[in-house]
Amino acid sequence: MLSIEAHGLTKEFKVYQSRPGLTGAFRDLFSRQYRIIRAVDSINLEISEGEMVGYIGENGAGKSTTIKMLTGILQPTAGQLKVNGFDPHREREKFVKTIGVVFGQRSQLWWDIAVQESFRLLQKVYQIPADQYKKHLDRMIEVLDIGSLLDQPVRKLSLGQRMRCELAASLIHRPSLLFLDEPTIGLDVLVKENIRQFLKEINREFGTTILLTTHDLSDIEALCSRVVMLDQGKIIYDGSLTQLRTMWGGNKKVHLEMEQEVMLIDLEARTDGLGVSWEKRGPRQYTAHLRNGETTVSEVLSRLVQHVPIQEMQIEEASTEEIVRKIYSEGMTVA
Ligand SMILES: Nc1ncnc2c1ncn2[C@@H]1O[C@H](COP(=O)(O)OP(=O)(O)OP(=O)(O)O)[C@@H](O)[C@H]1O
Repeated sequence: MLSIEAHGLTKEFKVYQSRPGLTGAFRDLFSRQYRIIRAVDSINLEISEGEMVGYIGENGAGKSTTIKMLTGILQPTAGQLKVNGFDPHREREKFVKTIGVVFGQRSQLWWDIAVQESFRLLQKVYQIPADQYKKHLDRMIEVLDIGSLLDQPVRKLSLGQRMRCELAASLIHRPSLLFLDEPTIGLDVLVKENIRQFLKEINREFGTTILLTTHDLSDIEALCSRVVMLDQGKIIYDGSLTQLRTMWGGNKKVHLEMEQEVMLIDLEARTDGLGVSWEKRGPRQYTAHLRNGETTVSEVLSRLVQHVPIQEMQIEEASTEEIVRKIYSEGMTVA
């Protein structure tokens, strides 16, 4: 079943412009000039239950506006939208019980009261039966390791501690779909890793669908096999991270250090027909330049290992960050 189904989803904003000077201000009183910004431009998006999808784009690409429509905060200007089988804006009351939302920059917990009191309030809001609430919350407390934080007011927590509590709060009612907006922003490496492990676990255990918006591509690499890329309100890529790397990653280099000197001609002969060219960098150091899409590292190595003793190996390839930056600066032409 589909968790998210959007067709031709569009959101336009009317932005009023002021005319300069006193006369301009006076004229604005009677007729205001405006322009239309199309923040989300007719996007089609289908996300199946249990998928973990990364939603990325530069500042102003339209990510937040999409998430606001998907969570029912904003009403679309045009298009069809069903999330968990509901129209998020029109059927908001029933719909919100089926989703969880974590915005890294904003808190859903009450600032001055103890974390566990916030949890209890949420239990009331979502009308969760006591036994179910306790069982599920105990599990969250254990996995997120927040037992010692429960009696502290939120304002006294560090960012990492607060984020772990935010995650528990967003999942208290066992939503089948979780929206995460920059969930690891400002966190140190260890806390980031804990949160990623936790997200993988709830996805595996409960089949929770996760839509993750982030500028931190290492979050996407760790969690999402699918990535949707947005540019000026339009989806410019929707596919696997692996495919993105293969198509736009450019050529790979494999640096090898052999146990003894090898003839360049010998390496060329052994990897003949594979789409690889060789360079000698030192007495025993060589670099294989693999042409994108024509061969793989394992193919090249399998031709060598039996015959040439390799001592050290290092693979050099473009990082996801570099690839995405390249796509945004050069456009979506296949390299
Ligand atoms: N309430 C609004 N009124 C007018 N314009 C808006 C409004 N909200 C967003 N926009 C405009 O819509 C476009 C998309 O904004 P949006 O916040 O969705 O982008 P984003 O991808 O989330 O960016 P960021 O990564 O900076 O959060 C921008 O040009 C923004 O200025």
